[in-house]
Amino acid sequence: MPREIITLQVGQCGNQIGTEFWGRLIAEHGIGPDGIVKEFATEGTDRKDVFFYQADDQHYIPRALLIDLEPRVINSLQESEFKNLWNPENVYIDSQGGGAGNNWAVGYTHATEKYEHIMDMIDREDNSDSLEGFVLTHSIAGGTGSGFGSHMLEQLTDRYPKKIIQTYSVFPNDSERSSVVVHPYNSVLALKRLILNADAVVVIDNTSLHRIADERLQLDFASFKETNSIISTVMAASTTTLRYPGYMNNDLVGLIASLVPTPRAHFLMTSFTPLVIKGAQRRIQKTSVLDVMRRLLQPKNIMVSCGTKKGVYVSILDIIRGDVDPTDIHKSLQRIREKKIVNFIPWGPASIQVALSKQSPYANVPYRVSGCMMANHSNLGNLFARIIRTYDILRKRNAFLNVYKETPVFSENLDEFEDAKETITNLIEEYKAIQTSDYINWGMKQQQSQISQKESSSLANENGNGANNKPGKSAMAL
Ligand SMILES: Nc1nc2c(ncn2[C@@H]2O[C@H](COP(=O)(O)OP(=O)(O)OP(=O)(O)O)[C@@H](O)[C@H]2O)c(=O)[nH]1
Repeated sequence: MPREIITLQVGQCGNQIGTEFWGRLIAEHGIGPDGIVKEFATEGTDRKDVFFYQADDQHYIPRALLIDLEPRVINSLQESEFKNLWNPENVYIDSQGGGAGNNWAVGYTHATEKYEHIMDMIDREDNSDSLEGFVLTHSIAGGTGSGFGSHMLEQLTDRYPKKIIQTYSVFPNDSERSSVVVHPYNSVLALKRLILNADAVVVIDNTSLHRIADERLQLDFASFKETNSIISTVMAASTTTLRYPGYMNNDLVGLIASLVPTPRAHFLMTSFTPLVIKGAQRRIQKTSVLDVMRRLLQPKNIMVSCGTKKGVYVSILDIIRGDVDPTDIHKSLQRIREKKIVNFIPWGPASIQVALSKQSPYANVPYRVSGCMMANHSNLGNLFARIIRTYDILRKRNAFLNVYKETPVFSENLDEFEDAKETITNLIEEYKAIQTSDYINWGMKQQQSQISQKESSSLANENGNGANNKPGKSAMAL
C-alpha cells in the first residue's frame, strides 16, 4: 500500500525549490508537464502515488500546497509550462500580497489569522487512507517560509500528531548579511520549531551550495536556478527509496528511523555525486561504486558548511542508484572500514547503511552509478552555534526590533527570542554530548530534569497560552 506524502511549499524559496523538485519527479516518472503519463511510461513499477494522485481523467496531480504571502513566484509558476500540473484549489496567495517583509513575526502573525483556511486545504488534500506525513520546503531566513512555515509546523503537530513531518530547510548564506539583515532573528525563531515540531530536517545550507557551485561546478556566480537544481537533485535522490521501493527504507518512517536514533538530534546533512546540472561544466569521472561511496564522504561534497573531519557520524544512509552488483557494495564498505574514513558514535552500534535502487528508465543520466548520502553528524551543532553567534551580535544591540514588537508574539516582551535561543542552545549541548561515550546517561539526566521542570512550569502556567507554551514534538517523544 502506498504511504502518501503531502508537500507544503511555503514562501519564495519553498516554492522555487518545490517547483524544481516536481520537475525532477515528473521526468523520473515519465509524466508530462500537464500531468499525463507518457505512452512509454505506462508500464512502470514505480510508485507515482506517493507524491501524486490521479484525477478522474487519469492525469497525475502533485499532492502539494503552494503557499505565499506575495504573488510573484506562484503567479510565474502558473504561467510556466507546469501551469496545468497543480490543483488550482491548492494555491494560497495572501489577498494583500505584500509578503512578510523578511520578518518571521509578520509571517507567523499572518499564519495565525489564516490557519483555519490553510488547515482546510490540507484536510481536503488528505484524501487517502494511508497518508504518511508531510514534507515542508521553505527557507528559515526570510518571513513567509520561516514565520508562516513555523506556525504551520506547530499546527501540523497539533492536528496530525501521528504523521511524520519532514522538512527541506534552506539555511542562509553566511555572506548575505546585507540582503536579509535580520536573518539571524528569523533563523533562531524558525529553528526552535524545527527542533520541537519536525521529525527530520534535511539541512540545505546556501553557504555550502554556493561553494559547491563555485569550486566543484565552476559556476562563478550561481543563481537560484542553479542552486535549486542541486537541491532538487538531492530531494529527488533522497526520496528514491519511497518511489522505487526495494526491500528497505520504502516508507518515510523507516527512512527516518534508520537515521534518527534519538528524537532531538534529527537534523540531516546530504551529499550527491556525480553532480550534473544545466549550464555547469560536466566532469563525469569514473563512477564505480567505491568512487561514488568515497566521494559522498568527502567534506567538499557535503551540503552543510560544518565540516566532518572532527566530530562523529550518528548514522549514514547511502542511496546508490544504477546497475550495481551488490558484491561491489560489500567490497566498498570493507575498503572504507579499512581506511578508517568514518568516525562513528562511541555509545552504540553504527555503520554505513546502503539502499540500492535502479535509475529511472525515463530520465537520461550521463553516468552509470550515482549516490546520495543522508547523514546525521555531531558537527551540525557547529552550524547552530554559528547562527546563535550572529544572533547574539544583533540582539545585544537590540537592533531592528521595531517591526517584531508590533506583532502579537512580541507585543508584551521579547521572551520568545530567549526561549528560542535556549531551545537551540540545549540542542548544541546535545550534539556535544553525542560525541561522548556517556551520551545515554547524559540523555537520561536531561530527561529527568525536563520532567521536573515541566511539572513545576505546568503548575505555574496553568492558564498560560501563546507561542512559548506549545508542547514540542520532541518533548512528547522523549
Ligand atoms: N537556495 C535558495 N535560496 C533561496 C531562494 N529564494 C530565496 N532564498 C533564500 O531564502 C532567504 C529568504 O527567504 P525567502 O524564501 O526569499 O523569503 P519568504 O519566505 O518568501 O519571505 P518574505 O519574502 O519575507 O515574504 C534568503 O536566505 C535567500 O537567499 C531559492 O530559490 N533558492
